[in-house]
Amino acid sequence: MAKVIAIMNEKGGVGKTATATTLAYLLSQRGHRTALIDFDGQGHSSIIFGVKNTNKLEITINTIIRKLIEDEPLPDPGSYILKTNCGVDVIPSNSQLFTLERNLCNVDFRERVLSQYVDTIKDRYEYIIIDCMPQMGTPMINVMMCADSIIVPTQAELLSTQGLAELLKHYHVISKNSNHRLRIDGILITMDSPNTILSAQVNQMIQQGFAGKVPIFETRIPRSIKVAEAVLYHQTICEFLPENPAAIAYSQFVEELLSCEEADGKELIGVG
Ligand SMILES: Nc1ncnc2c1ncn2[C@@H]1O[C@H](COP(=O)(O)OP(=O)(O)OP(=O)(O)O)[C@@H](O)[C@H]1O
Repeated sequence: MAKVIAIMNEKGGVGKTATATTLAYLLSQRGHRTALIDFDGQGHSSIIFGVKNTNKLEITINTIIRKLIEDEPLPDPGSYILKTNCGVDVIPSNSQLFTLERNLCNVDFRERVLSQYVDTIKDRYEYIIIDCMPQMGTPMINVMMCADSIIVPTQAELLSTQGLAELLKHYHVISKNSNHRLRIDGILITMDSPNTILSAQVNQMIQQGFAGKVPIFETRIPRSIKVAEAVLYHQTICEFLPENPAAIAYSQFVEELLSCEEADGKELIGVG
């Protein structure tokens, strides 16, 4: 059964897609069966994994959710899951997903539609990564209902930290009342410019505001123009330039994530 990890922050442009795609890539490179659900109408994850024009896609995550809402049979996964060269399976998205909030508004159990879908593919994978859209609302509640954990990329700038409190509020309500498995793996600081006053101040603010309440990854992803350049080649930074400091940091971040998972697993065995 897959672990479902949502990459979430309601603030836009904080590195959600860069983190989701690179994490999926690195997990796959380590031999884990990994899928990525592009849950953002911008379709940027789909593009990074090779889709040239997302609006030409016949079946996307939006099609699947509409079929679930209308109680129609789901298409065969082979007809829409994109098999990439790097080993990640991608459930793509396009701008039709922008209608999702509206499409869900009169649906019974509307917070559980994505869970219904994820349950149908969960036993095929070890990890399912969800690249989320940059706003809270019913689609994001759907993600929190089906995820096992959340990673919160946060750009090392003041405004990027302001959505965190809102996200945490939703997290507390959902993890307490509905999805007891849900946890926060950690806040990941992205686009960091080490040795700047801004970076030090934002770090201090995050430590003061969240340390002890939410884990904060020790690894920080430095800013590098090469991360954006890699997108032009439909690649993650780790495939495009593995020696780039941002690529090295992403690899360290995955090590950190997996070692926390291992420690948690041991703790649970200890408790049992
Ligand atoms: N470490 C980095 N260094 C420099 N640029 C980066 C880095 N990470 C991401 N970027 C660039 O910053 C921009 C925003 O990143 P990204 O798309 O990953 O953020 P996002 O949170 O998914 O955005 P949105 O909310 O719009 O979906 C992109 O152009 C991306 O290539």
